[in-house]
Amino acid sequence: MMFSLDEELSSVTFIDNDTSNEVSLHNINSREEPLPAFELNDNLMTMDEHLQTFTPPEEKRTRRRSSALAKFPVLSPAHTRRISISTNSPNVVSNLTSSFRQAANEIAVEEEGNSEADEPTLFQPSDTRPTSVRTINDFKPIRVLGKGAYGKVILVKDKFSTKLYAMKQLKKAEILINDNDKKEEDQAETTADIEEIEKKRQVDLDKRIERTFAERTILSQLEHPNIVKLFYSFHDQSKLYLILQYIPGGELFFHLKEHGTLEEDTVAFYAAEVSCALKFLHDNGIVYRDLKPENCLLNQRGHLVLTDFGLSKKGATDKTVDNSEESHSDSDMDKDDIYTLHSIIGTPEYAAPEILQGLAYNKNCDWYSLGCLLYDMLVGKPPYTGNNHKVILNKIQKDKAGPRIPYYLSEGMKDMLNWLLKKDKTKRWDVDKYWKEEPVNVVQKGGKKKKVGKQRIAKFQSHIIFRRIDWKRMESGDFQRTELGPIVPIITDWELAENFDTEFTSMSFEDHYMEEGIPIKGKADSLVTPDVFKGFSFKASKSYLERHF
Ligand SMILES: Nc1ncnc2c1ncn2[C@@H]1O[C@H](COP(=O)(O)OP(=O)(O)OP(=O)(O)O)[C@@H](O)[C@H]1O
Repeated sequence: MMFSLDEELSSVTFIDNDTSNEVSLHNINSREEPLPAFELNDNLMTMDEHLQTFTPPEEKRTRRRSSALAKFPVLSPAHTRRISISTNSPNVVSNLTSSFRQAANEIAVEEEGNSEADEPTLFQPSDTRPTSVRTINDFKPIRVLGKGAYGKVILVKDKFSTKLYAMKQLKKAEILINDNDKKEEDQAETTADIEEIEKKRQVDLDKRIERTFAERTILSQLEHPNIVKLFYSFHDQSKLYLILQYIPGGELFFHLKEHGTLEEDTVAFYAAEVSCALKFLHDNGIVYRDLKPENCLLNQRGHLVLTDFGLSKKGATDKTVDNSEESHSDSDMDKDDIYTLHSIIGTPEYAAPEILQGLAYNKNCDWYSLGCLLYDMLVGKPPYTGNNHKVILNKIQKDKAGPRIPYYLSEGMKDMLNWLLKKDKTKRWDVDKYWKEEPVNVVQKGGKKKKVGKQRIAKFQSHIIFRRIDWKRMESGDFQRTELGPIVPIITDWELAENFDTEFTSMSFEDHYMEEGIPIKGKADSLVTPDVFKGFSFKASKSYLERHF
């Protein structure tokens, strides 16, 4: 079946299956040969299927949160290597791009020194702005904004400046103790089993601590209009705290619940903003790994801001990564690949198939997740749903032709989804490579076109769905500063957090907010060496703080 031409398709390119060459629709009218078959024909949804598969609008309003509970452990493949984030690296951001290079260099990171107060300091008089490491006593809690795997996110007011922040709390005990440890221990039969479990437990623990530092380290060294800002971090006896920029428009998830699905132009707008953030992260050697509507917040102007960097990872290609623990050098592996190690990675509905399979993956996995996010915004749920990663993986593997794409989407949108949602990462659109550069050399000597396989080589930014996006202004941050997004959140009072779920805003925080004096008891206590969270505290430079308030 051929697709019908419409005016929106005037500049879309598709792969010609016979020659594997790109066919531009600019020229399609003048072609004498038949039009190339559109790859999505096999997986287009019929009206009947659509009615059977999709829930009526009123049901769409109750979306299931793909929460931390849905995160999953993935067993390591036999040959794994471990790439750790060097938290002591003097300059983790070594390779910043475009206009944000300068800005990021200006974010002075103040690592805690010997002066760090491990014990909470006493409340200070309100006319003196603290210059040393902040403590929980500096902030007045207002209401709960959200809840994650290791603790709550609370809207707080700085008692010195009256500024509002989002305080992300992570319970040290939750990081240090894994509930599965006990179960595994009970099942152990021999001493060898116990030793093996002990070894694995130590590796898992290192991993969880490493992730905690990753979020603080990555956020403290990045500055991008579509990425949440970190102003301070500190810890006390029971918790770690990240003091983040408060993003008052709430989760995209919240707005999706209100709207059910979004208009294509709105979806394209968010796709462009997320892509800018992802490209920026990738250029800095960071894989985000947890793209989902809950982690996309809207600011007061309606621009999308990525939050939750707890699963982000510095990649192998970055020079500042400490690769000393690598034990294998499989030459046939893509050098961009990162190898998993008993990782809890992403949320299964949005995770790339290679991650679900526990295989090597690279930054390309984020573009698959972008495909899932777009699908979710357009359809009302991600392409594959299920209670655990095995169910989802089975569905992906069974679907030879790829996910079912609803017939009512524009051809351009179908094309975008098709290329991002390719289960084979080598066939998926390599958006980082084809961001805005000219296509790679497709003309060989003698004028013959070179076969480029089934890879998409058109420029991402030139795709038809982005025809209304001013990439230059968006990439410079000027657009986010001066223009409004398609959904401008209603905010009558920033302290009311009206755009957050009442499930959270009605939660009590009083019992837990100030429990810093309670030391970690029992098992976790024995795991805390004096150094385990040392180096966590941070304060952004004065100029950075001033720039963002
Ligand atoms: N800077 C912020 N401003 C406003 N709300 C925020 C901010 N950061 C997080 N939140 C809210 O808190 C929720 C949980 O935050 P976050 O995802 O960072 O926690 P988490 O523990 O990593 O969660 P998960 O375990 O689900 O990944 C978010 O979904 C969002 O609703």
